[in-house]
Amino acid sequence: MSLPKTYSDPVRIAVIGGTGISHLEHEGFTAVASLDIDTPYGKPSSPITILQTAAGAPIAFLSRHGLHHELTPTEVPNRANIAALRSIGVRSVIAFSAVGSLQEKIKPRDFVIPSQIIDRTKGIRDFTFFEKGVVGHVGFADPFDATLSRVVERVASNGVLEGTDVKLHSDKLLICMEGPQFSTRAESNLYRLWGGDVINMSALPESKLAREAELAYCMICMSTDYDCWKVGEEAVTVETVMGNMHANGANAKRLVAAVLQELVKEEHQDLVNAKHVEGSSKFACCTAPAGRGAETVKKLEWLMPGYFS
Ligand SMILES: CSC[C@H]1O[C@H](OP(=O)(O)O)[C@H](O)[C@@H]1O
Ligand SMILES: Nc1ncnc2[nH]cnc12
Repeated sequence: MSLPKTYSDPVRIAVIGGTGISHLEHEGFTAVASLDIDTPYGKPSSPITILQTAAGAPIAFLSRHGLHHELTPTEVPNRANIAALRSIGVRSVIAFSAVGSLQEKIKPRDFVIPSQIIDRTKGIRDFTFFEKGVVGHVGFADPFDATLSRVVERVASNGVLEGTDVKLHSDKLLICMEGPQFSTRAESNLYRLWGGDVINMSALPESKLAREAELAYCMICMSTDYDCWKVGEEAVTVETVMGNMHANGANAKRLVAAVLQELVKEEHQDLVNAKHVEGSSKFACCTAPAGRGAETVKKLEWLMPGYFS
């Protein structure tokens, strides 16, 4: 069945699905539109599906690696993804990611909420909206939205994982590497010495761009393997990642769905509208209006109308 290509109401909450979650089918959600959006930064990874909760609140869903996982982490059009989501009204993002565990106690299939990140990408991805004549520096001391993360933690501890042997670990350190090859054993051990808890290839520049676009952003990670540091364990393979992802996919979708059902409640309206970060990018710009590059101003006007013109 083909869905309508337009949706007129603003949609405030989005899920960015990663490895193993390229659709968000759940009893409580009905797909009501599929949006094919063009941005000044190109097309996003996939059409944006608008789903409705039983209570009628809309949610946007975007598949990070494309509908068939055809985009490598390096190729993901992060600027287009974030710009497209913001253009339909999104102000808060729940990103999902499959991660390797760097700590014994974080077992494959456990969930992890990171609060910090170390950037091990190689500077070959488009990582900012501020460029070519418009200089801006946003704060990134805390790369994930703490309030949004607390809501996820509360939902997870309120019974949604009950009856499973799956745990949720909070306040963890995520290493984001370039890929697509997995790490060497020396790198994996180095990250452990740095205090790294989990590793992926996708959180950056996604979270940086979300910050620049004034979106509240948090990540739900699912551990799928022990990377390659663990003596006596086979080093990570795609087969291991996918195997654990599929085996635990129902729990992952149940957790994401429960978080969404919570966030659409009236009491979280200021949070999902990201009122607490509104205006932060407007005042991050150092370039005087007279000196701003016209091309960049045009793109930024599309992204955040009224801020830089
Ligand atoms: C298939 S293993 C490596 C792949 O898995 C993670 O994807 P995502 O974060 O989109 O769930 C990791 O970041 C890599 O892209
Ligand atoms: N070991 C690993 N390294 C990087 N990204 C991953 N995603 C899932 N497992 C991973």
